[in-house]
Amino acid sequence: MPYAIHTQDLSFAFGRRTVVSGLSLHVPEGSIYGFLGPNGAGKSTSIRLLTGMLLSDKDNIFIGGRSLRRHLPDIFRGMGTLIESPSLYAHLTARENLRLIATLRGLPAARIDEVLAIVGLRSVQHRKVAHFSLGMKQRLGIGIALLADPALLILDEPANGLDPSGIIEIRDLIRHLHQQEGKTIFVSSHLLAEVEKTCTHIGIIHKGTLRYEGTLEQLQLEARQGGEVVFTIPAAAQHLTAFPDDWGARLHSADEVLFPYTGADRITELNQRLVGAGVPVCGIRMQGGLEDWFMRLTQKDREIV
Ligand SMILES: Nc1ncnc2c1ncn2[C@@H]1O[C@H](COP(=O)(O)OP(=O)(O)OP(=O)(O)O)[C@@H](O)[C@H]1O
Repeated sequence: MPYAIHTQDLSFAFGRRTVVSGLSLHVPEGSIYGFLGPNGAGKSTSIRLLTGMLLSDKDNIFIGGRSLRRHLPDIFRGMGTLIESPSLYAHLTARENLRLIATLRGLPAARIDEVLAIVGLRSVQHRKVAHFSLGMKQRLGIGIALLADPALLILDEPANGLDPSGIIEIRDLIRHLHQQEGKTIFVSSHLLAEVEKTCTHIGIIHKGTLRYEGTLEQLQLEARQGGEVVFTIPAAAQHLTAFPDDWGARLHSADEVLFPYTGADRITELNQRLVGAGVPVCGIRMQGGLEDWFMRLTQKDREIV
């Protein structure tokens, strides 16, 4: 499979302190890859390595199959980045900011209109950036990253500090860039819920090492294992005998029975069996899913330190 980003055993230390260790990322072309980890996990440092702001001393970062080290600075042509807050000229309008960058980089002015439309800033293009909300500034920052029409976008916590509507706008923009503009997007976040809503693939970093990498579907499946299924049944105690003996079912509350999740088929089978036996099942839910799994994963060795 072609990778938009591939790293092999990437490590980085600030002085004696290793903050990224043995990181092997596989970001498929055409994916929205969520790079997830709690604060201080090493996301920004990794992104600074991927974008050449920090230099790895080994030849272990590949962008579109090409070595970053060996193709500097040419390799950045195919990559648009938004690292933390964008550097914008507050006294200029959105359009003027884009025009300035386009001129400096020798990019066609015709692209400015396209970019303004993509990031949804056409109606405010003549407004000074000083009067923009943080969400609008982030969208303009993404617009600047899009000027050269790169195949790959690398966004470092683009929704950080935004209000709920700003977060939704960035989420919608990321989906649009993926679906309509065909971009591969590598986006970091410390919020599982955010990553779950937009990403096709996930890499989880904690304490500088990659703890998980796979598709969102695989992750959800894995997280469900170890979760529990809760059946809501009024006066549940009197129906406990209807559950198979070896399924580990137990009373969770007066009207809830709980048993370990071992697959979706089992839930269907059990539900059919209970309803067939006249048990009044009025709800089925999962307990302990991705959220619990992520908390366990990222808190496990926090206690040791
Ligand atoms: N310039 C630096 N010098 C020394 N240590 C640094 C430097 N930059 C980051 N660190 C340390 O490296 C570790 C990883 O930081 P990094 O910013 O990469 O994490 P992060 O996952 O992006 O977290 P956050 O979301 O809080 O930015 C942290 O412990 C941080 O204190």
